Formats: sequence, C-alpha cells, structure tokens
Amino acid sequence: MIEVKGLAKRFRLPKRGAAPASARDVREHDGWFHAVRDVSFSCAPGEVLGLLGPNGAGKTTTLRLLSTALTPDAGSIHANGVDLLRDPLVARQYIGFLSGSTGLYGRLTARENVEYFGKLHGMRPDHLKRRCDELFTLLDMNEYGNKRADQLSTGMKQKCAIARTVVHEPQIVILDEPTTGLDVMSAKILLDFIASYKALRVPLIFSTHHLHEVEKVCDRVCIVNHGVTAFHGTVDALRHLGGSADLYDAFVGVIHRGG
Ligand SMILES: Nc1ncnc2c1ncn2[C@@H]1O[C@H](COP(=O)(O)OP(=O)(O)OP(=O)(O)O)[C@@H](O)[C@H]1O
Repeated sequence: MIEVKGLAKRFRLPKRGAAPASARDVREHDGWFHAVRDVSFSCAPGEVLGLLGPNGAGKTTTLRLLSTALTPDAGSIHANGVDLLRDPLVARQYIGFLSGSTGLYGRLTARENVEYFGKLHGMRPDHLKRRCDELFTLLDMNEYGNKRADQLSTGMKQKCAIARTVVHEPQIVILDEPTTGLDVMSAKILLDFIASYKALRVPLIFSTHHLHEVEKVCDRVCIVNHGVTAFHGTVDALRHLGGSADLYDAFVGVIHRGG
C-alpha cells in the first residue's frame, strides 16, 4: 500500500518583471511557483491508479516526489508503513520509476541495458537472466534484444526503458506517461503488462492523458488540477460523478469545478 498525503513542492521563479496579474498562474506568488500544493491519494496492492490532469497540472512533479528524485516541502509518503521520505535509499530499492528522461546506453544492446540495471540492483546472474527472458517476452522485445539502443525506434526505446525500470521487481511501480511513443499494438501490450501487476499485488501508479487507458486498466483515479487533488476515488465513482456514466464528461466536470 502506498499512501501520499498533502504533498507540496514549490520552485523558485527566476527574477523578472512582474507579469500582468491576468497572465499569472494561480500558483505563482512571492517569487515562488507552487507546482504541487496539496496532493493526496492511495494505491493498494492489486490496484492500478491513474494520475490524470491537464498539461502543467503537477503530475510529473508529483511522481518525481514519489520517486524521491525531488524532496517535498510538505506532506508524507508511506509504503507498507515505511516512511519513504526518511529513507530514500530504501525508497529507491522499493520503487521502479519510469520518467520521461529514463535513459539507455546507446552503445549497449537492448538486452545489455536491462541487464546492466539489474546488476546495479545486485541481482544474481541466474535470477537476472530469468527476469530478462520474462520481460523481453512479456513486452514483446525479443526481436530486437540484440540491437544497439541507439538504433532502436522511439517505441522500442520506451519499452526497453520500461523493462529497465521494473527489472529488479520493485514493490511499487510508478510510470510517467508510459504509452508515449508506442504504436497501437505496443500500447496494448503495455496496458496488459500494467494490468498484470494486479495479480502480483504490486501497487502501480501511472500518469496518462488517455481516458481509454484509465477505462481499460485503472481501479482508482487521482485527478490533479493546479497542483491540488481535485478528485480521488474509484473509476466507477468518477464515472458516476456527473451522472452520465461517461469518463470524459466526468473528467471535464472535475476540471471545470476548479481545484
Ligand atoms: N524545476 C522546475 N522549476 C520551475 N517550475 C517547474 C519545475 N518543474 C515543473 N515546473 C512547473 O510546475 C508545473 C507542473 O509541471 P509538471 O511537469 O509536474 O506538469 P504535468 O502535469 O506533468 O504536465 P504535462 O501533462 O504537460 O506533462 C508546470 O507549470 C511546470 O512549468
């Protein structure tokens, strides 16, 4: 179980002439940009949580806080009772985090990249081999396992980065816009892969702009708007919010309601 309460993160704004009040984001004041102001949600074992919100809402910042790449100004993050903010080293072992900038070594093959990160996590050779075989099959990557990473297509790189993220069998998986750059077939494979974490009882959180992905694999949703949780609950609860049973209408309703 991962529980996130009252997360906040602000960034210092560069010094410049004051923007007209009408052009200013509501999160900008006193020389700071309050990117995340009050974000809370939870995700239990066996659940997939979709993190939604308009561009600039604070999703990536929230996920970076969860991964401990950023330190929050306020709030708490607990995983199975462990305070991840107190123990970032434990957090990094616990969490598999895919960001937009999760990189690969261009001169290594796809397989060597995944193996390299498994070794960094201290995986034993036989275990690592089994895990790589499993991931390359699950993600349908066997055809290009021996191709150098710098010769892979965008979608192939993305799948390789995802395999790299989860090679050490993390107890919590966090993926920032994982279907970016994937074709229809690859996106389906990835959504099935995400759904497979339910049976493993590993909480999985991913950000997306695609409501059909939420419909397909999520149990729970957190909608962030202007750095604040505007909705947190089950997909069914969101669907019935506006009374129309349509996720798109419900999402738009939450955003228009403000937050
Ligand atoms: N290091 C930083 N310094 C200043 N502002 C930042 C920094 N990182 C993020 N922000 C600002 O915080 C806000 C939230 O950004 P974030 O990347 O979290 O949004 P997002 O919801 O992931 O957006 P998108 O859907 O477009 O990816 C944006 O206005 C962004 O410009």
